[in-house]
Amino acid sequence: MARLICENVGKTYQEFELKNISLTVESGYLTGLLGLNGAGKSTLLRILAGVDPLFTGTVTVDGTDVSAQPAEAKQKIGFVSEERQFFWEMDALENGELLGQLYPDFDQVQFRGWLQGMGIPINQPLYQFSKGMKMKFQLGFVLSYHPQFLLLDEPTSGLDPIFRRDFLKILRDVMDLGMGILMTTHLMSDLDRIADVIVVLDHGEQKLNEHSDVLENGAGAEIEALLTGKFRIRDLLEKYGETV
Ligand SMILES: Nc1ncnc2c1ncn2[C@@H]1O[C@H](COP(=O)(O)OP(=O)(O)OP(=O)(O)O)[C@@H](O)[C@H]1O
Repeated sequence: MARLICENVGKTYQEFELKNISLTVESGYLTGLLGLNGAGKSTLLRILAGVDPLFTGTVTVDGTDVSAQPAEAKQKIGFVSEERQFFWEMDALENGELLGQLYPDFDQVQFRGWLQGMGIPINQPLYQFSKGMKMKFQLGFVLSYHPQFLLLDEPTSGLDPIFRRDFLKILRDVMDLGMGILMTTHLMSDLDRIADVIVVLDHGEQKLNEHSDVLENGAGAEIEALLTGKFRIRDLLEKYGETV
């Protein structure tokens, strides 16, 4: 079984510090990364994806060190984020043809299949896409080079409710194929249905890293030391302000 392992990862900005984050994402499972705005979720994801090389600690993807072998590690990771850059003046297929060359395993036929399956126009410039369309396009792009792990930054934001449901179904299907997923979201209801493990970040600190069934069934004493109050997912929902 492949693992993405993050050990004691830290990073300091002038006004913010990400402190000693340790977590493991296993193939076939989904880890949900939850936290308020500014908690450090995107900062952590960029580090794990190999996009930000300036950090302390270690990140390995199926045994490949992200710092020592960044190019190799990137082949194993599908990073989906609003921050990613594409050729916005070009259409989806042109982007696939150009950027797909960076990934030896990129399959143009599958890419076209994902786009068509998700209802993404293949001949329209990307700058004309809505937020949700851009997210679908990105998901189709990364799935087409068969990464071992998906790192998804707020993937459901901007998606309509029907596609959000379809999107979560796609994630379940790719997990069945053995991909491991780390996903940030503000919508705890997404995690409630699909996450195996929940990690909570608060002001750059890791407050919780637990299997979601433990959260559902009530937490042990060591978790109580981490977060005050109750730990059921519904309670976390309230703590983090989402209306269910
Ligand atoms: N390039 C940067 N330079 C300085 N500070 C930064 C930089 N990028 C992020 N930060 C700061 O790091 C902190 C964490 O930001 P980050 O984007 O990781 O949070 P987040 O949990 O993803 O938030 P959101 O849910 O709003 O996306 C914030 O205080 C932010 O201002």
